[in-house]
Amino acid sequence: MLSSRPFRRLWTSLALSSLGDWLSLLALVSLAAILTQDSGPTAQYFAISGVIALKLLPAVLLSPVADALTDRLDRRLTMAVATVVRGLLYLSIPLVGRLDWLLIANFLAECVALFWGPAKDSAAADLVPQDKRRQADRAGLLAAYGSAPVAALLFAVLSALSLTLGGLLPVLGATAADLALYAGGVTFLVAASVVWGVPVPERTDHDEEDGQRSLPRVLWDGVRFSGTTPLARGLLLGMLGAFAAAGMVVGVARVLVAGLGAGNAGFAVVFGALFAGALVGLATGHRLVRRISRRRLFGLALGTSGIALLVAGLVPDLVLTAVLVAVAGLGAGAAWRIGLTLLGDELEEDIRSRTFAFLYAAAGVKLLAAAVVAPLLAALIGSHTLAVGTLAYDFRGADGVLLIAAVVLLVVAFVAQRQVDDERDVSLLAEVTAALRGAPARPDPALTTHRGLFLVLEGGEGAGKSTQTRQLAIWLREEGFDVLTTREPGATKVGMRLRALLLDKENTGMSPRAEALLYAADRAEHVDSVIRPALERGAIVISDRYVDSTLAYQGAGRELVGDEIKALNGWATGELVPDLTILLDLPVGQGMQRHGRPADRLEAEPDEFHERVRKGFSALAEREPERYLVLDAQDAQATITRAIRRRVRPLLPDPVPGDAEEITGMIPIIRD
Ligand SMILES: Nc1ncnc2c1ncn2[C@@H]1O[C@H](COP(=O)(O)OP(=O)(O)OP(=O)(O)O)[C@@H](O)[C@H]1O
Ligand SMILES: Cc1cn([C@H]2C[C@H](O)[C@@H](COP(=O)(O)O)O2)c(=O)[nH]c1=O
Repeated sequence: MLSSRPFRRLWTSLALSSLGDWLSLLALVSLAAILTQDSGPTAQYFAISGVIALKLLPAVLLSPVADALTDRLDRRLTMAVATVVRGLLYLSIPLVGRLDWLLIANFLAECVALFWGPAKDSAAADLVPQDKRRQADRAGLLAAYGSAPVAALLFAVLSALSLTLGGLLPVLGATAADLALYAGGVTFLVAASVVWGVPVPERTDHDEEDGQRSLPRVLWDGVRFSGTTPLARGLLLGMLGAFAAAGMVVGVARVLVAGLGAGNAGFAVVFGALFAGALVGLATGHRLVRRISRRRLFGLALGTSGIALLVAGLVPDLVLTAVLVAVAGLGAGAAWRIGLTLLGDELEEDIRSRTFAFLYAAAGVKLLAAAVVAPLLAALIGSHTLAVGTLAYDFRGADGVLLIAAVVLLVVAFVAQRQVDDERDVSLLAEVTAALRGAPARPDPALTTHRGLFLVLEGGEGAGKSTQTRQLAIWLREEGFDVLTTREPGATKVGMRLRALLLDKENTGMSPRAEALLYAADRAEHVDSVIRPALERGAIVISDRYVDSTLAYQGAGRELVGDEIKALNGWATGELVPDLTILLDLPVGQGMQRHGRPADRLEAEPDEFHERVRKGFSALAEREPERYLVLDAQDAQATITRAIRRRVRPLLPDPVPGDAEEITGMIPIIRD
């Protein structure tokens, strides 16, 4: 995505604005705590809750109005002006140095941000082609949340510097948060200058699916449309529960570290540990423990986060707290990664984009809402000293909130796990124990024949087999599998010669039996030298055509006896049958139109021949429905891709075999 210069500029500006945003959030929370420190922890909790509430309020109350207004404004100007105004507001806070102005300026900055958001989304939609929108969204999320640990590090350094510089130049450091606020303000000004250089094209009308809907509408749609299956419900519950727990940690972290004798640097460490852990979890989550199925890993990751927070709430030590919070972040990030993957495969096309929009919007709202409630809860719990013999244990409100966040996570993990888990044949404990011992939890049925998975795409001319083979292979490789794509005829050296012979229009008058034998000869070589070795090493083999093509073309098309063709091919392949055959069904004629190239010997056959072939394929699928997936090849490519993924997903080894990624998936098809 970043190789496109306009998008890179927009993304850079987004990353800088997000950095400024996180930096100012940290600085404002810290400043609110500093300005109220003489009034005790309850006042501090209320001030922090107020800061975060005022960050959230404009989006909830005013986003429909702002969205409607932004539609009429120049997007580049709106983004630049909104960013400059936010920068100036943050710069003004340390200069004024009062809590009331801090709250007002913070509120105004969030109101202005409401104009920036839709202008940025709409500009991105016009800068990025439709098929790249998902990557663009991911790049946006990386900028928005990846900047959090960077901001934490910067905040720690600036807080320390603020104290030193404050002595030399009082305006820079009346409090330990001042320099961070100045830096946040300047970051926004730099972001504004970057966004000013984005060549935003003319506005085009996007439909609502493009993400141009207001926050309340996105949330309402999500409540109506998502959670339609137990899996989706469980995943959404778990993922949003993780964000709520993260919000609670953010909400009390400043006062929590103060109770452990630390200041801004300690706050930054805990905050940074949470987000850094979450980012590592997001990047690696689905591969963390290879021997446990992903559905189970989802609940386990959330449960691990809960336990880490539980211990963090009980241990009065800054370093341990930071480590435990990082573990909690790691678990939450891993659960998100697994959840996003499973949701993407589970949901139907029409509700997928709405559900993702809901998830991203609801996550942000939950984070902030939990961060608003958490300090109030901490104030309610108050501080207590528990005497055990001669020992005294100080239990503060912030500790109590960590314990509540832990309980929330553990309950959510339990409920989500029950919704998501489909492997009741092996208990969770048995699977975890087996994983710890490094053994598989259940016998691998494929070991009796071969270890791999054999998938075949079939259909008439131009039905989209090569296109879908490519898409399926890309997805499976991304998931970490060893994948081999191949085709018939012509995947071996011998096969290439046979293909030339079979498809050459000059070869007129070839007898149907000779044709069937040549296809079977190509297949025998193909299975022996390409398919079987790959399956035996555990690869997923995707073949564009196989035995069914001979049954349809030479059997139904050339009117040879089906049982004889079956017997011939059974002998040629050593009875190797695909695990799944995906049949792409397309009306005769449409496929040839799609190609737009001269027809070969088979393609040049009359329509009646191809009609028989089409019926032949359908009859095969009807006879063994459990081994076929029949799809309408007139549907959009992406719809077909998704339907294939949904059908293939349950057949995949879960977890991914340990050695899969070490083996290259790009095995050459033609061998000596
Ligand atoms: N669902 C679809 N809708 C419209 N066009 C498609 C679709 N799927 C593929 N195409 C286009 O149709 C053409 C043929 O696709 P492809 O080569 O994947 O078909 P095929 O089944 O492998 O063909 P053949 O077996 O004849 O080689 C390509 O230009 C491809 O972009
Ligand atoms: C495997 C197989 C193929 N055919 C026909 C079907 C096609 O017309 C060509 C293969 O070309 P393409 O690249 O897939 O378009 O061969 C057949 O008649 N019998 C078979 O067994």
